[in-house]
Amino acid sequence: MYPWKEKRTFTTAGLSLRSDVTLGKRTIYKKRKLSVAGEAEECMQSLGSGTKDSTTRITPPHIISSGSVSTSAAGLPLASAPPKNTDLAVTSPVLVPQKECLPEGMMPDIWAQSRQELCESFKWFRSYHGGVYHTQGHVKGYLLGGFSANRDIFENDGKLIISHGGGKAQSLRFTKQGLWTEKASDQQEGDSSVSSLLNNWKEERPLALIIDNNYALFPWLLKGHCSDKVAEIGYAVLGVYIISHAWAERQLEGDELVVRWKFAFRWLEGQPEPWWLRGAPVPPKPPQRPVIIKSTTRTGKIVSKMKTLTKKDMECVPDSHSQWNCKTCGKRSPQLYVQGWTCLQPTCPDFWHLFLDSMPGQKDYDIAFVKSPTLSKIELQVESIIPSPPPTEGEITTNIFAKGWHCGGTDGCGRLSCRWKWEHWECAHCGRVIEVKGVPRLPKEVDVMVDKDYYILDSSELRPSPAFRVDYPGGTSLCQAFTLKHGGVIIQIRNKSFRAVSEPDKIFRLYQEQAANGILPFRRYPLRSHKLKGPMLTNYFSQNCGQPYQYVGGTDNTLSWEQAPSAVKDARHFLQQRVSAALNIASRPEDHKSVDFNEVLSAAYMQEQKMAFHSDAEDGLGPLVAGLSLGAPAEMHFRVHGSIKQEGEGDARVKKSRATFIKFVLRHGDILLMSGTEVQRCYEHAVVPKNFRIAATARFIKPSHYIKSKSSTPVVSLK
Ligand SMILES: O=C(O)CCC(=O)C(=O)O
Repeated sequence: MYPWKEKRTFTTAGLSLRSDVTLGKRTIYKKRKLSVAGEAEECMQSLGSGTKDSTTRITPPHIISSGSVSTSAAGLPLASAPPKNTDLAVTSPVLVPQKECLPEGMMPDIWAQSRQELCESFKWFRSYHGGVYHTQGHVKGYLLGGFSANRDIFENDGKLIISHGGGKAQSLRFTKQGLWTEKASDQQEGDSSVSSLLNNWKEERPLALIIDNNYALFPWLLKGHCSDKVAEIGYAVLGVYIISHAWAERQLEGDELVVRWKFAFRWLEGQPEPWWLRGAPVPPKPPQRPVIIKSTTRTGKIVSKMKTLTKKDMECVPDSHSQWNCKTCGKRSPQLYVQGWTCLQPTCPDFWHLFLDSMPGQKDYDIAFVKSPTLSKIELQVESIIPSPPPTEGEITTNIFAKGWHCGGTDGCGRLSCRWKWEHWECAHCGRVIEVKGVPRLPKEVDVMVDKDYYILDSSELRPSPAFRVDYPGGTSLCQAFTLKHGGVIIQIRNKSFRAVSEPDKIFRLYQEQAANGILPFRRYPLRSHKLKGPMLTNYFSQNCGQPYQYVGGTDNTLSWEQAPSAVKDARHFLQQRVSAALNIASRPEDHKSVDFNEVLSAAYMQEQKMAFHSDAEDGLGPLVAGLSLGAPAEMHFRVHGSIKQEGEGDARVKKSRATFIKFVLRHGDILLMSGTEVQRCYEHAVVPKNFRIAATARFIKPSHYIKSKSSTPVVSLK
């Protein structure tokens, strides 16, 4: 539903990387271009053929149950040499197995396309980078991603999931050279993710499990049909689970053995039936208990090293699955594998000793363990994981209005969407709209005490010129200039209005009214340089008027001056007047053109939103960039641009020299004027408002410079 198109050509979406082979070193693979549009088309076709008759039962074409992860099961070519050791946790990227799209009627209750949608809208998972979301020592959400390790399983129709949790797993790195696999390393019990998972296990705290579209063990492709449209599902919430077992294993990583923690997640009964079983054609087949009493080592040697358990070793625990005490360390471990029992405490000398020569395979889980019932008897207070409806009234600029929402209820499609339009909540899949009602906020309601007008880093040697006063019919400005070391001047024009309702008050109100009724289309546009799955929207709303400006919104979203809302025109007029007076333009006719601003970028920040470091390094940009601040105070940080060589570069001082060297405090009605193209070439600025704020930044851009084909160049980067 987003009107803009993702222009990134390389994404992990649709490329699943599975690991059957370890080469014992970093392995490089070529980048592939993937056509998302092409995939959608494929999905449409297969949905068309597979769902004509809704009574037809479709068998999931590729169910990786109980570890059928061999290459032949996947039916796919490996990208490199065959496995040397079957225990190795995956390093060789292969294309995702040909699974089928979700059958008609099967859709997750909660799903998202992008990582940002998931993290902004689903409070059980707020981790942008890791797979384990934990706060205060407990895990709230766990993401099952593309890398499955050996003995990771999706069993009992997904009601038992075993996964290697807690970071330090094998991972992929995208670099300029291509795709790299990074080796796994030892996980310690004290690692924050592992210890939080262990806390959940010990305290029987439930958590939400989420899969992404690279999770190889899920039987279906995460692509469905909903509201007459193909749903590209990047993430789907499975439901609430509880960790029934946690244990450490040894895993071969190249030539080394590393400790990896495994967690068994069991479905918590009392929830509605899992969405992937509703109307599901044929559930994944349960595994047959393998009859293995001997196994083969890598070198072909037959081993039959089974620990003989005495009655004394054994002790039954109420989870219906047997656990035994280790004679050496005295601690309990369950019997998980048919090969026999081994101590699963990584600090014990007997840890994993039974399996050192012969690792249990994917199918070697003890059937009694796998089939032990889901946890219905444990009484747990589980708050619903279905997000509440979004807020619609009150102080509509607080941070809860700036995040995301769930298109839930009987009319909903289940999608999590960011708040990407100012005027209302809108589902990015089905287009459903939820109105937001509120009255415009007054500047005094969002004001915050700030003690200074600017803060200068002592070492910057920057000294402001003496302040001078400029009078207007409705007030006065106090102006102060700061000459920068690498060129350019910044002038702070502080507003001292004396009217009860000043010009900035009126403009602030008009902006809010026109944004609320959609005349002013404030949007969060997608950044093009980021590493997350799906679009990543800016952390502020913006809209460009006048001359096209190659900012995040791209030039295509610019409104002409004929279409421009009056709030923006008024802001431009105010800026022109005040800047002309501050620069005493009347006495310098040659400078008239620079204050003849022909472009205004308006930005609106809800509570806690901000703009990252960037420069307005636009071709054809005139020497003046003037910004009017409305609403809450903001700090505007300046630092030297990375391309400018600094004294002491190459030593530890470099970091220091890239730090903010001056920070201006911008209050309601203030203007910050950047004069000279060097300010954009040699410096970067960032804005951190203290509360709800609107800014109108005006420039002059040479009309001849605009060439439509250049419209996609981004100038902003995420920090
Ligand atoms: O919010 C502001 O005052 C500054 C906006 C800005 O940095 C820009 O438009 O480049």
